[in-house]
Amino acid sequence: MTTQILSGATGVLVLADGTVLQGIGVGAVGSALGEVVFNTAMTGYQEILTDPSYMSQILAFTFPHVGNVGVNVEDVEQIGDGAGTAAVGAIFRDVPTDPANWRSHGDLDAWMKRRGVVGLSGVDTRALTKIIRDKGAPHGVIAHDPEGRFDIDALVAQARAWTGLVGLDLAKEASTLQAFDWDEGVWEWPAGYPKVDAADKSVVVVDYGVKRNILRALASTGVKITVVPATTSAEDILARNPDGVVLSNGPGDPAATGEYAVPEIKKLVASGKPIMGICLGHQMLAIALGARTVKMEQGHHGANHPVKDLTTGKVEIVSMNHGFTVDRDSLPETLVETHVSLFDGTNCGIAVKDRPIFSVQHHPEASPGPTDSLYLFNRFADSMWA
Ligand SMILES: NC(=O)CC[C@H](N)C(=O)O
Repeated sequence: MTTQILSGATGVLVLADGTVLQGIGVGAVGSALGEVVFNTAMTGYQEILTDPSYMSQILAFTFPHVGNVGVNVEDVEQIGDGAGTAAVGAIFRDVPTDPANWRSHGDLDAWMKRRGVVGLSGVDTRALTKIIRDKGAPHGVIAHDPEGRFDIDALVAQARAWTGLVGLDLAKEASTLQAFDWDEGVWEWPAGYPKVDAADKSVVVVDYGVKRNILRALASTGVKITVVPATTSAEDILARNPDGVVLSNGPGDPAATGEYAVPEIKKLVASGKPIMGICLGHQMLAIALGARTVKMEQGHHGANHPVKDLTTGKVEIVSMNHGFTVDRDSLPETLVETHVSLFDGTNCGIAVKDRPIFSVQHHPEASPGPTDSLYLFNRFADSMWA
């Protein structure tokens, strides 16, 4: 042990290359290991921190003021509880101040403590973003100790020893263990989340770490929703006789979900049912249809990404959160590319030719972010009535 007392610092971020950023600890006391990514959204920190797709990741917010609208019980995206199945750490430019907002039920610091999310504030997040931009998303450990005692060498060794997200299957850990029904629609002024009366079409959502707003956006199209665990077989899904199937977002490497996801998705494709995939669901559907996924250097994490719908020529501003991408060059003849990122040209959507099966890399449910892509839920719902 070579514990060091850092003068004035109660929090650190230590990267695998030995870089140490010092600041003020926030939230849970302790340490957390993960891939360090930056998110460029200017609003929605609570939704971002509770997105299950951020499991095993430490989030650096490029927007400096985080925490000033507090936290509430509604803006939670994960179905389960706690940081175990969402972002494990958070980094802020400014120390969070007292919240002021009519929806606030408490402050970010105490909420992060309760959830077990380790935070670091008062660091130069621009400098960190430049490191990530130039060298790719590093492995790191975030640590918070009110006494400022840190064993930096041990933290560096821990970050170096981690094998990272490539090859890591996290979707079944983020998933619900039991099937459940869902009938809550998207938030409406002033009543909040409405109960939705479902029409006679039903959808099974396979939960690989689903965000609540995907379920809400889907419910608002008027369909009846049942959510099932990630490990549910295609036979069990089809036995529910759904009119369509949604493959959700989720954490980890899409190529590592092995036996329980991709082979079952192949059977769902063969069933002829309409299918919509979102983010991890998009990537796994692409693999099931014969394409390949690759790890990105920095990934896309934000609420301001331009994406072009190649089927209509329209550009939409979207919410993004992914570190893997479908390799366009691997798309088989049976697929068409439907969406593309205008930031770096990476694939953002596919459809099976002449079949009601499509998927997108971005997050049409927003939460946080613009709602330009909500039309995709209607595109899916319409395919069930066709
Ligand atoms: N939001 C998601 O579903 C993320 C998918 C996958 N885990 C990735 O990082 O690319």
